[in-house]
Amino acid sequence: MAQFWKPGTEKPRLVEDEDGGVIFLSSSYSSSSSGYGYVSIEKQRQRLPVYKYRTAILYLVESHATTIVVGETGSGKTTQIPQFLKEAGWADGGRVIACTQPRRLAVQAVASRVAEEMGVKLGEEVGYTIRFEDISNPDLTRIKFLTDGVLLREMMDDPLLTKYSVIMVDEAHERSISTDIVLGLLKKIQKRRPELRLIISSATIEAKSMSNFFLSSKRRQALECEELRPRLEPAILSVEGRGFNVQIHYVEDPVRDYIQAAVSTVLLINDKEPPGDILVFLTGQDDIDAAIKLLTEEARSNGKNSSGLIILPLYSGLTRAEQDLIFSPTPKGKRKVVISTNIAETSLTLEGIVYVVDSGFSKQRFYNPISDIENLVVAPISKASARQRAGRAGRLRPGMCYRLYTEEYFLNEMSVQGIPEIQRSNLVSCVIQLKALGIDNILGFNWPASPSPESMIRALEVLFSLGVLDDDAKLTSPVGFQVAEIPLEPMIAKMILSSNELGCSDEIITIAAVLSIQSIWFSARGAQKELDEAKLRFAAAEGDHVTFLNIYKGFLQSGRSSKWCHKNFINYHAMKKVMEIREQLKRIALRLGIVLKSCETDMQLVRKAVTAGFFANACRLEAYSHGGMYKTIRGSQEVYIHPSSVLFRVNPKCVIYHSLVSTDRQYMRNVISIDPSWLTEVAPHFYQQQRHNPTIH
Ligand SMILES: Nc1ncnc2c1ncn2[C@@H]1O[C@H](COP(=O)(O)OP(=O)(O)OP(=O)(O)O)[C@@H](O)[C@H]1O
Repeated sequence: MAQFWKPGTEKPRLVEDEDGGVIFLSSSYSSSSSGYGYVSIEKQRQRLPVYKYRTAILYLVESHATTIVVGETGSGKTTQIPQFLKEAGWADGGRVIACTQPRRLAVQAVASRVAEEMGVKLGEEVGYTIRFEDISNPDLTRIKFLTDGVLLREMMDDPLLTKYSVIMVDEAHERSISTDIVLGLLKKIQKRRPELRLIISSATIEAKSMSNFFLSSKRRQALECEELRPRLEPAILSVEGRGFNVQIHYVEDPVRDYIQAAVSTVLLINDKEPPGDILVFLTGQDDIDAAIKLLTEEARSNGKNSSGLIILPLYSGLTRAEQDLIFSPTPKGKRKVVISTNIAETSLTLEGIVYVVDSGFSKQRFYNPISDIENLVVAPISKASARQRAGRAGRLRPGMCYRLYTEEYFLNEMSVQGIPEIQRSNLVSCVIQLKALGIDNILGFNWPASPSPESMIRALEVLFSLGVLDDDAKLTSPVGFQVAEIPLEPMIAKMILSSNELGCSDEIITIAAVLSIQSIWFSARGAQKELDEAKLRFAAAEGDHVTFLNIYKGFLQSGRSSKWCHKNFINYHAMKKVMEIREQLKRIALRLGIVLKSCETDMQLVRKAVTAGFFANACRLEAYSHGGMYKTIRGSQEVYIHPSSVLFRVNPKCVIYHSLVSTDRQYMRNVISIDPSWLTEVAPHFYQQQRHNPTIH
C-alpha cells in the first residue's frame, strides 16, 4: 500500500483517503536550523516548500527501504534532501549520500550549489563525479552527486555500492537507459543490503507505478506474512507548494517553423516584457546555430531595443567553459538569451531566467529492431518534459513560459510521459554494461519497463559478432572486458581496440572524438553554398571520417585558431570539445595498453578499423536514382547519404555509416567507403548468410 505524507500536526498520524487505498501521514514541519553558516542562504533554504517536509522525509527514509518523493519543480528536492540526510547523520561513520542525475551539467550545477549552501569547498564534503571528471575525495566527500551512468560504472568495482547509505535517484521520470538499469540493480542490491535506503524523486513521476516496481510479488507475500523493518513497501511523499508562479502562454494556432517562432517570441518578450533572461528550448546543435544566426540578424535589423541581447548556445557538444557562460551574471541593462537543447530541462537553476520559450520538440532516439535501425528524430515532447521546461522559470522570482503549441494540443494530444529510452533504443551498450556487472540472464532482469526481446537479441548478436561475447553470451577476455571498460558506445570502443592492431590508433582516436559530438560544421542557414565550398577544401575521397582527420590537422596547423574555424565554416566550440575528448581518450587508451601510433597516409588501415567497429552499419549502393539509393546489407532497408556528407552524390559502391537521421527519408550521417570483402573478414558470423551473395564481394 502506498503512503503519502502531508504536513499537519505535531505527531505523525495515519489518515485513509476516500477509496481507502492510500494512507496519508501528517506531521509538523521542523524548522530547526541546519547549523551551517550563511544566514541569507539559510533563509532561502527555509523558504523552499520541501523544508516543511524535513521531518517527514527523515522519518520515511528511516522507516522505509524506498521513499518516492514527488514535488513541483523548484520545490527543493535535489538541493535540500541530501543536506537533510547529512544533517540527520546518514553520512556519519564514513558513509556517503549519493544523488544521481541523468545529465552531467545538472550534476555539476547542483553540486556547486549545495557546496555553496553548506559553506564548504566543492570536491571536499560535497563532490561530484561525471564521466572523465571526478571532483570528489574518497576520505572527505559525504554528499556526492553523479550521473546514473557513473553510478553504474561504480558498480563494476563495488557491486553492492557499500559506501553509500542512501542513494537518491533524482529526475527518475526521465527514464534514461542508465536510470532504468540503476533502478533494476538497486532493487537487487536492497535484498542484500537491507540497511541501504533509496529515494526516487521527480516532479512528474508516476509514483504508483514506480512504487509497484519496488514492491515485487514476493515482497507482497512477505509483507502479508510478517511485519518487516524497514518497511518494504515504498512510501510516497507528495511535496506540496512551489517556488514562484509561472504563467503559461500558448500560441493560438500551430506554428509552422518552430525556429522562426522561437526567435519572434524572444524579440517580442524583449520588446514588451520587463527585464529578465530568456531560456529557449530547441532540439539540437543545428537548430540552435540556426536560431542564433536568425536572432542576431533580426535583432540587428530590429533597432536599438534588441542591442542589449547576449545570446548563448547550450548543448552537450560545448566545452565546459562555454557552458559555464550561462551561469555568469547578466550585466546591467542587458538581457541574456540562452538557446538550449533539453540538457537544461531538469535540475538547473539559472539565476536570471524569468522567461522560458518551449518549442515543444526534442531530439529523441528511436530504434526498430526489425530493420536494426536507430534514428535520432525530432519528436514532440511529453507533458512531463513540458512541465520541467516551464519549471526553469519561477525559481527565484515569478516567471512566464511561452509554449509554441496550442493549449488544445497540450491538453488533448501531448503524451503524459515519454516512452522509456530502453524501449526505443539500440541495446548494445546496455547489454554490455549488464554483462560487465555479472547479470547473465538479461531477458529475466527486473526492468522497470521491459525492452523488447527482439532488441535484446539484436544486441546480443552484434556483441557476439564484435567478439565481445562468447558462445555462452559471456564477456570474452580480453576484448569483451576492454570494450566494457571504455566508456563509449561499444562500436567505437571496438574500433579503437582494432586500431591498435592495425597501427592507426592516433587517427582513430581523433575520429572517435569527432564522432562523440553532434557536428563540427557550423550550421549555415542561407549560406549553404559557402559551407559546401568550405567542405570541399577538406573533403577526402574515402569519406567523412578521413575528412575529419584533414580538418583536425588544419586546425592544429592554424594554431587552434577561432578565425581559421570561422573562415572554414567549422564550429570552433565543437573543435575545442574534440580536443578535450581526444585527450581523455588518450588517457583511457594508455590505461588499456594501447600505444598511440600513426599510420601516416595509409587510410586503408583507418577504413579497416572503422569497419571492425561499425560493420553492422554497412550498406551497398542499389541505384543511382534520387542521388544514390543504398540498402543496409543486413536488413535491406532503404537509406541515402545525407547531403552534409562529403560522399553525397559521390556514391561509392559500399559504405559504412555512423548514425542515421530520419526526415523525409533515412539519411546516413558520417559515411566512409569500404571494401565489401572486409565485412566477412571482420564479422564472418554477422554476414554469414550473405557469404554466398555475390553482391557483397
Ligand atoms: N544555483 C542556484 N542559485 C540560486 N538559487 C538556487 C540555485 N540552485 C537552486 N536554487 C534555489 O533552490 C530552489 C530549489 O532547487 P532544487 O534544484 O533543489 O529544486 P528541485 O525540487 O529539485 O527542482 P527540479 O525538479 O526542477 O530539479 C530553486 O528553485 C532556487 O530557488
